[in-house]
Amino acid sequence: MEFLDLPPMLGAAGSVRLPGSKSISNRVLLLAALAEGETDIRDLLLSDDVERMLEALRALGVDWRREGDSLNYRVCGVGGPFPVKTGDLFLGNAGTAFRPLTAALALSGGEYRLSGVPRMHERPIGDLVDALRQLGADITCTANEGYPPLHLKPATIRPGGVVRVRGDVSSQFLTALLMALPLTGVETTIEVVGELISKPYIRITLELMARFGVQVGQQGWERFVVPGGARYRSPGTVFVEGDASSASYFLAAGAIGGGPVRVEGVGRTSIQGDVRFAEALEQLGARITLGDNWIEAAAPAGGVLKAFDLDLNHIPDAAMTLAVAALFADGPCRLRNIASWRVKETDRIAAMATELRKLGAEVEEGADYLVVQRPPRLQPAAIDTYDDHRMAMCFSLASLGGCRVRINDPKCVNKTFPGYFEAFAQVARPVPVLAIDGPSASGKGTVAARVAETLGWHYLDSGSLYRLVALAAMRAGVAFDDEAGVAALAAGLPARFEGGRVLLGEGADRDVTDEIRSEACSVGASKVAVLPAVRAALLDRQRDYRAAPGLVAEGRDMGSVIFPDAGLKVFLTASAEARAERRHKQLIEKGLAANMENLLKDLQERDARDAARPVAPLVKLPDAALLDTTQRDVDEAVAFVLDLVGRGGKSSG
Ligand SMILES: Nc1ncnc2c1ncn2[C@@H]1O[C@H](COP(=O)(O)OP(=O)(O)O)[C@@H](O)[C@H]1O
Ligand SMILES: Nc1ccn([C@@H]2O[C@H](COP(=O)(O)OP(=O)(O)O)[C@@H](O)[C@H]2O)c(=O)n1
Repeated sequence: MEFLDLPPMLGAAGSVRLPGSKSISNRVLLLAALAEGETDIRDLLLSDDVERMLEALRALGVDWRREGDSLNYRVCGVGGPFPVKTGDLFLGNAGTAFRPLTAALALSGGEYRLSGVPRMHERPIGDLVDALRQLGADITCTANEGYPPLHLKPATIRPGGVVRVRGDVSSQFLTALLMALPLTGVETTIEVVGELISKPYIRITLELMARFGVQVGQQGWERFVVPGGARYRSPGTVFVEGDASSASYFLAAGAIGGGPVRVEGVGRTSIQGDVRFAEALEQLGARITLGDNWIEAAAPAGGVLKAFDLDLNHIPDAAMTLAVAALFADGPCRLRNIASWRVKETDRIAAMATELRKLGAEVEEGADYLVVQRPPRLQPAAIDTYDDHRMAMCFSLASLGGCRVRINDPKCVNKTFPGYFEAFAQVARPVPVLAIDGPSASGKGTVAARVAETLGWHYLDSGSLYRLVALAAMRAGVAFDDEAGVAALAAGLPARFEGGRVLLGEGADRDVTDEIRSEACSVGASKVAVLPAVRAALLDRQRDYRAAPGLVAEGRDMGSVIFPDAGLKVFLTASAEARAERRHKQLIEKGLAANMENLLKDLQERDARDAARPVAPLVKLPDAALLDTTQRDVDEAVAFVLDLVGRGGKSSG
């Protein structure tokens, strides 16, 4: 399975241009297709769901073209029902294509088959089918009654009078009926049965129908009158707003990660209900500023979001973002009236509860609510995304909690926001890592410790982990070449680093600081470090040292394997003779016996082993600054590295 590892983030600030709204894009495409005249659509969303709609329209005889590589499309309307009278349409997992097309095709007098991905076949459509059957449509659910796939056959449509449709499972059923009924030319009243959910989406539908010339009469949220003789007419040019649901991730990032983060493409004048996500964030204490076409969010004055108890029925999609934002609130948070989550791309209530728990949260899950209580500290987790773009996008925010987050199947964001993770990287600032790699006795430990102290950053001496493993192997009588045996020791190594001391044992009761520096441990470390299973066992443990405000990590593969995304990389080296001399001096000072000739030979052997091993060999990376200290003292080396950090990793030479 593909995955994306997000490092712990320090904070978020900046600005993002939003992709077009999915809800508006697919509605406008259908309306433009059914309308008289040509429609120029600007800033259309390019994503899987929109692709499904475009393909379907082409198959149904609608001529459209994209202007070059732009987001501008021209659609030649057919001025009534679809001209192509047979078709087999695959609509993926695009609810915004499946539901409205079902209604429009049922009233088009042809024979059509509509299907989607397996999850689409688990998402209910019975309420819409029932409503269309009242109008005389001939629709068969070919697998399970009430669910796609569907088989539509020509039938005598009897419009007029009253059609009843349930509004409490998905508002898309009402949207689909509203958009299709003008095809009949007869005044028809729709009566909504049950409490209509997600009302703002109906507002988008009515607003866009009006732009295409059809004014629907409205009595509360219970009755809608589609006028007789109404026809869709192209308004000429339509601009698609930025996606307000997609805006929620960035606004939340600003509220959690300091901010300000600005989204461009939606604002005060937006017709999308999800802009009200900004109001919800405001209730959590976030500082929100609105322009006509932008919204900006920053953290509360006190830094921490307030716990909340909110009815989120009006913003079901953006509300998912609040479930993750709850990890940053100062108490238990309740998300109410979100039953529609259960019939979306996945059962979002169950999925959300499962994944939030992986991060350590306590979650109570109800039929139509969630209660989320954050843990004292988030724990790193691999998040499953259930082929649900919003799961992937909202869990990226957990990385602002200072822990690593792995997003499985990150490409699922293509449904609505193919460039999501690039946009997130534009505003989220990773905890900085300075990776110092180089051969033995080049001065990595000395330089790294001093730089870490000067910057106030954490320090990882990765070599000591391999030394500890070697020590543990010797103690347990496990041979250095017994890969599985040594890896098992490495995985369960009970070690702690405290104030320059290295402590071993369950109760961290044995101080092994000096013991692991012995030549036996040095040789052993170099041998066990060759074993891939040992390196794998130590991978996550090393990554967990990355914490605010920053980390200085030294070893052999800090820049290549452990922190390949480190913004600061140094390759520290010196001639073998200079290094052997330093090691000699170091040992003599410690009162240990040392022989220059043996040291040089041993060091050259270790250099060769480190450089030649197939897994994580020691190499100078192209993006690492070279620091040769053969002719430089410690102060000069430290100054070189600090200067590099000051320049954000760009070496001057
Ligand atoms: N640039 C330098 N010039 C001279 N001696 C150095 C320099 N850098 C480090 N040393 C000394 O060399 C010895 C080995 O350095 P150390 O930091 O332990 O290397 P490493 O971590 O790369 O094995 C230490 O005694 C250290 O004081
Ligand atoms: N990131 C790292 C760090 C150390 N090592 C190995 O672990 C051994 C001990 O590392 P160290 O940094 O304490 O060694 P010295 O450079 O101090 O001799 C080295 O000889 C390397 O073979 C590694 O493979 N990868």
